[in-house]
Amino acid sequence: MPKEFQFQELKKATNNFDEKRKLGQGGYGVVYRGVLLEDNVEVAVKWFSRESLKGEDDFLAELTIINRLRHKHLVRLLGWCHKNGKLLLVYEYMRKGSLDMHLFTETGPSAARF
Ligand SMILES: Nc1ncnc2c1ncn2[C@@H]1O[C@H](COP(=O)(O)OP(=O)(O)OP(=O)(O)O)[C@@H](O)[C@H]1O
Repeated sequence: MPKEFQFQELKKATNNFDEKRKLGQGGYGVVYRGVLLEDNVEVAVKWFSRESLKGEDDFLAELTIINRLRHKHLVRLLGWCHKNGKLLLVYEYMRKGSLDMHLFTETGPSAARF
């Protein structure tokens, strides 16, 4: 079950949201690679930006939907942090990159099959 994380925990895990830990940027904010100090698990921390107007609604929708999805091929939600206007989701880290990376880049292993 996804759990609530303390902001401090995520800050430590990502080395204070270090630029060098940036995995990418989506429509809603920046994603950082982190390691949870508690159990050494690699995670991807998505920090929803304040600028995205409907940020909060989208955050709650993503949380609700992904929380219902469980499949070995889907990224697992480990938890969330929703404090002092900050919105973050914590996912298991996908070492091989995102599905769209595999589908739409030359380097993706599936490129040759299309
Ligand atoms: N769990 C993860 N493990 C490893 N990398 C990730 C993970 N989640 C996201 N990323 C990286 O961060 C990038 C941005 O992800 P994010 O989910 O924010 O946006 P998106 O899916 O590309 O677009 P959108 O904002 O429309 O959902 C991804 O393209 C990927 O490179």
